[in-house]
Amino acid sequence: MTPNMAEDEPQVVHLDPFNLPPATPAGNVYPNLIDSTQHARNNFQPRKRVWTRTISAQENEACLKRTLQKYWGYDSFRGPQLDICLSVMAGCDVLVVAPTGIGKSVCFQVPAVTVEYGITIVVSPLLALMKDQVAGLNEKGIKAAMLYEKTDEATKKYVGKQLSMGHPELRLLYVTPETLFTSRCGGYLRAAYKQRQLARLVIDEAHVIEEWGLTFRSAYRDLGKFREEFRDIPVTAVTASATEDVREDIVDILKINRGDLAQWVQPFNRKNLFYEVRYYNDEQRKYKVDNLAQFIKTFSVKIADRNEKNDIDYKCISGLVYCRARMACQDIASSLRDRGINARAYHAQLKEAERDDVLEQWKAGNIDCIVATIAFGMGVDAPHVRYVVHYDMPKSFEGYYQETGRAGRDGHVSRCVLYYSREDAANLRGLIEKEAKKEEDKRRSKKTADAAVVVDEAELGRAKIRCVNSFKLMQQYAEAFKTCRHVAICRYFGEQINDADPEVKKAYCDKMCDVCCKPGAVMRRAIQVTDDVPIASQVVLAPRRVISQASIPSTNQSSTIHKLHLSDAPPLSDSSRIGLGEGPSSEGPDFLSSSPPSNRHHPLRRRAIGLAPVASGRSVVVPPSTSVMSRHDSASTTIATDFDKQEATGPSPARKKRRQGNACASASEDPPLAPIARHHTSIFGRNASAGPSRLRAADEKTRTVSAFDESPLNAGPAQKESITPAEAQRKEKEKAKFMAVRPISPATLGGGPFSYYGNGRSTQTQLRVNGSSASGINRPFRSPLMPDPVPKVIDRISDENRAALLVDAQRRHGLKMITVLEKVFKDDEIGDEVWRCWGRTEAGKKKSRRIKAIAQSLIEGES
Ligand SMILES: Nc1ncnc2c1ncn2[C@@H]1O[C@H](COP(=O)(O)OP(=O)(O)OP(=O)(O)O)[C@@H](O)[C@H]1O
Repeated sequence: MTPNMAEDEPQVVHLDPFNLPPATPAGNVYPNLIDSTQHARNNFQPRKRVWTRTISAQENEACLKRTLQKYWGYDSFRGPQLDICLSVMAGCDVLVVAPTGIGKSVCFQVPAVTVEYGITIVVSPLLALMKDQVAGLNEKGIKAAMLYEKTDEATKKYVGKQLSMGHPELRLLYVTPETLFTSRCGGYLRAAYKQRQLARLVIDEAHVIEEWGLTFRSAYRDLGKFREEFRDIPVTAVTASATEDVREDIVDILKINRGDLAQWVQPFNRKNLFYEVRYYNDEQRKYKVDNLAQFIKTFSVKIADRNEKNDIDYKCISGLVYCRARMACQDIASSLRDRGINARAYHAQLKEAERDDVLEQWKAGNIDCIVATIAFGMGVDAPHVRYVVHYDMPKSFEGYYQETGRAGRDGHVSRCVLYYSREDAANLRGLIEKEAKKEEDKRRSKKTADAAVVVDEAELGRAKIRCVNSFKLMQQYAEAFKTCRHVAICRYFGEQINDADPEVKKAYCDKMCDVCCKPGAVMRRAIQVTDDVPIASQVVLAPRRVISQASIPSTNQSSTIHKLHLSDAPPLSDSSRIGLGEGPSSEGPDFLSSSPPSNRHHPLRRRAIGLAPVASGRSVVVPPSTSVMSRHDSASTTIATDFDKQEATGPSPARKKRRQGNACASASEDPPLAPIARHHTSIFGRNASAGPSRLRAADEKTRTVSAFDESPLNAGPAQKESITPAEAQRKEKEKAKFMAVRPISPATLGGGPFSYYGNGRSTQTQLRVNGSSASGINRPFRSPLMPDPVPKVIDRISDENRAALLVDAQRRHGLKMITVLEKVFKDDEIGDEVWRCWGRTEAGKKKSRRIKAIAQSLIEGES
């Protein structure tokens, strides 16, 4: 039986009750619908005693648009949302990878409301996110509920009743993966499935399947079981941060047939975010809170000013500060409160009521700043977050991208600051290794205790390598002071970018990161990191997953699709593009790729090959992308760093041996949590206060930016062979044209989403610190951590104390301010420390002159 026959000439076919297609496209035959309810029967028309699902009049494009307008209040879909919704309505399995804040939720919520039957189950990783979305839907008048470990009995009963009533009024049910596999929830789902009232399974933030599934959320790895039991229920996976490898894993773990998969991958760039790294060393750690408070205060003033000029009316300038530890959240929130910033902590150990209160207050604009762990992150959608600060280094690149993605969701310029020190990175690395080891031991002991538990060693190894790699690349991102931050982020996720071409570069970053804005200053600050703490070693590539026959559901149809996949389905990599698309929507960046299902019997594919109208006119904008970590064939490749390139010209025998040792880490071996390579210490030598010649030397040698392949096209060997540089450059230009920042016209100043501030000046000019380039004694003093030469910044002693000290000293001793300062800096131990932390090296007369300059600027600042 082929879907062709079913559509053209319906016949009675006897199928095994479970031998259903993996989706529920119209035209397919559903022999067991005889048991279904009246509602479902209405929706499935009998043809010669076989039930065939027909797309009802309520399930078309116009209807999707009407739903969007009625419940969401938006006039049109953004970017490819409509195409995705259509794939969903057609019953495809769908994978959407699109940047933070673009509107991925609409891609599964609108079809869930529009489709005439059944309930959509949404698996979501975070409580805050679930509550946020359910509340948002209920506010719109859409019936949605959530089930998690602590759901009260009444709600559980209500959900149970809904799922077994035959025609649930609930349109969406949010569950945690752990709850999904409880026997109670399983019972509900089975009841709904029997009546054909399970419309779809959605995995929100699907990248955590890979990231958390192997550590503390093992339920994520079991999601494939859902597919095994409810075989014909289509699946949607959405995420903002998945490299090509992770996408492959998502598809495998969810047991999605590649032949039925409609995949959408969008460029990762968030042009309205200004990325910045602030470097510090162990000695400067104690000034971090002051620095953070200072940043929040000065930045808030700037933003308030900007809001006023652009008629933006938000109650407060809100932001997020991310810390790793719960205690740190409490401490920093209270330190910020001491410094006059209305901050509250948010982490998993708070009582639920307290967390809800914090979230509510923050959304209402009564709290300026939330200091949170990653318990508050993914998916949280507040339009007016103006800054996101990573007080501690994030564990993974994905985490960094997700968390910074909370900023600027209304499209206005926002700032993302990462505090980075090598000490912190080394600690974190130790932590990651320890966690991985603990998890491994746990799994192994479970295996010994229960012989039935199958531990997939290769999978475990792959995930561990990827986890460590993600951290290493995060560190290299922070250390790289020559690569544009936007470019580096997009490269991590697999985009190929020729940043040597100014047009391409501008399309990604129009002076919207510290490297592009102030390369010199970034380099000067970067050298303050502690030299003798080694940085992460090379990235060891994780071996690719072997797609096993066993991982595919064993129905006849599935195996056909599997074969199709092996022979002619496009791989998940972006290497099979279909030609240039029609162009971006006015609201957001365009899709990197969209691939309709390769199964030629699939409705979308059928449309694509001319059997029916083509579902998606949009497609490729850029040349094939290759993930940094996926650009490999063999299991044991390592990415050559610049350091390696340097070595390749003549490495010492010892180095050669070491490199061979590294390169030999293979798939079958225990994944190497490689010891930190000593030979990768900073090239800046031991003395952090380098002179100009050393800076030049540093520049020439290029410090460890290397893991991001800095070759012109960032292309792997395969691409380099198949694409000529000229062709690649042309494609890059085309992409740049697509992604180009539109010129700011007075009419759009401060306008809606994804527009930029203007006021006749470039964004860069607006963000530029009001510094002076005057030299000599009047040159404003620059603290090493703070770019702003604001008089207040130069003093680590709090404002009140400083004022009190000066007034007191002047009154009691009749001293001038300069004398007081000299006293503080000369005699006082703290003064010496402050002097050093400011990065000052002057002594003697020079120091006196500098102190005079500071005093002068203080007096001017106060007057
Ligand atoms: N078609 C549209 N027109 C205007 N605004 C939209 C549209 N679709 C979605 N939005 C808005 O965009 C914002 C972000 O949406 P959403 O939370 O779904 O983003 P997301 O892509 O899931 O982000 P994340 O990956 O960070 O969770 C929401 O406030 C949403 O209402």
